[in-house]
Amino acid sequence: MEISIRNVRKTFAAFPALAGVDLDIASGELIALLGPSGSGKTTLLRALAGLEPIDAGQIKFGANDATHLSVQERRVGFVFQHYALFKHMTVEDNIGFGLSVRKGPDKPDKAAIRQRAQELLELVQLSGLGKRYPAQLSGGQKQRVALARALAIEPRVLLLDEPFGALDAKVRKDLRRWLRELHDKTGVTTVFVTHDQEEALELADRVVVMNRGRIEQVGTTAEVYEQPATPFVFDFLGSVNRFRGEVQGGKLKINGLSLNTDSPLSGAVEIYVRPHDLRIVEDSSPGLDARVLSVQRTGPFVRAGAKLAHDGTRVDIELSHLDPLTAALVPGAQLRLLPAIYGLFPPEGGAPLKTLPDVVANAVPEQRGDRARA
Ligand SMILES: Nc1ncnc2c1ncn2[C@@H]1O[C@H](COP(=O)(O)OP(=O)(O)OP(=O)(O)O)[C@@H](O)[C@H]1O
Repeated sequence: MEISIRNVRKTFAAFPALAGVDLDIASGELIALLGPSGSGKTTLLRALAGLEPIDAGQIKFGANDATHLSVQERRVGFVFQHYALFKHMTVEDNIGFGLSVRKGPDKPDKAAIRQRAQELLELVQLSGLGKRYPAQLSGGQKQRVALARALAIEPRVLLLDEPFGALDAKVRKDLRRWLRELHDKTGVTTVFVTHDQEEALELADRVVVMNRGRIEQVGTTAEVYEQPATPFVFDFLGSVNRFRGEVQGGKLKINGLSLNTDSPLSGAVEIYVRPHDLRIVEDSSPGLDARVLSVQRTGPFVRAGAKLAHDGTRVDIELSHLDPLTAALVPGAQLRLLPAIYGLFPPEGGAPLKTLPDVVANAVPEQRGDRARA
């Protein structure tokens, strides 16, 4: 079932939780709503479910206007972080609940409900646990039962609000993979809320990055990570170094370093570079001089804090622990750094970009000959 969201607004006591949201979700897509706390993710999910009436705008399920339909009429399945199962019911009865309360000719008989619950237990890989009570399950198993319960009504849309948020990191990771496989089997259009960028990037077909009730960018994992549309998206999807430079006649100048660029910007710019995209180059190559301040080994990475010689800006560098260049990361060492992949944005407070920023892959420093011509 495809979903179309048009100019949806919701204000709580003068606070705009949704400040005009437009989004199209294709049938069978797995979409992640990603953003910091308070950015409006849950409000948007609740609006889709029919749990939160909206002030303005339209929500369509397929060709039908669903804006004013009730939760039941929308036929959505949802799972929340603390979506408690019914404690006094067995797992099997919990899963069958949505079908057992149906009224009229749509209500399946008891045997059919039991049969459906068994199928779903198999799907969520909990066969054999149907007679248990929720208290006899682990956190991860409870959330899988909650998913089976949401799927029992054959929802047109599945809405998940941080369903694994309360679980520990390892279980979370396993369930994430499992959810992706489950989605591929069922093909139900799914909207998933998370504030965990890794979770969103690993799980979703497309990621919707939200900030202050608005959508900053919608794109595939590769698009939002490699072509972040705004400084906010760049910053939110991983760590970032920021420093100043200037664009003049197709050249990006950072102190003495000159890089070729086709950025539409001119004048002062902010350069955004991820720590692993700051390459350590030989002393004879063009680059920015820096001094290492501190070095830290974190799992498979070596991270160093350094200071740019020309203006004292602090930057972080990240290398794989297998990289022979880690030998150069010693406190006090002098390094030459080249921003290999970077984004250019107007300086803070400047006019926002109208087009996608120029995220440069494999920046080429201006060679001597170029400089002579310039
Ligand atoms: N019922 C409500 N009454 C008043 N304000 C609300 C209500 N629900 C949400 N808000 C406010 O609307 C804003 C958006 O909230 P929402 O829960 O959608 O954010 P979120 O992105 O899901 O955050 P989190 O990751 O913390 O759950 C917040 O500032 C929140 O305080």
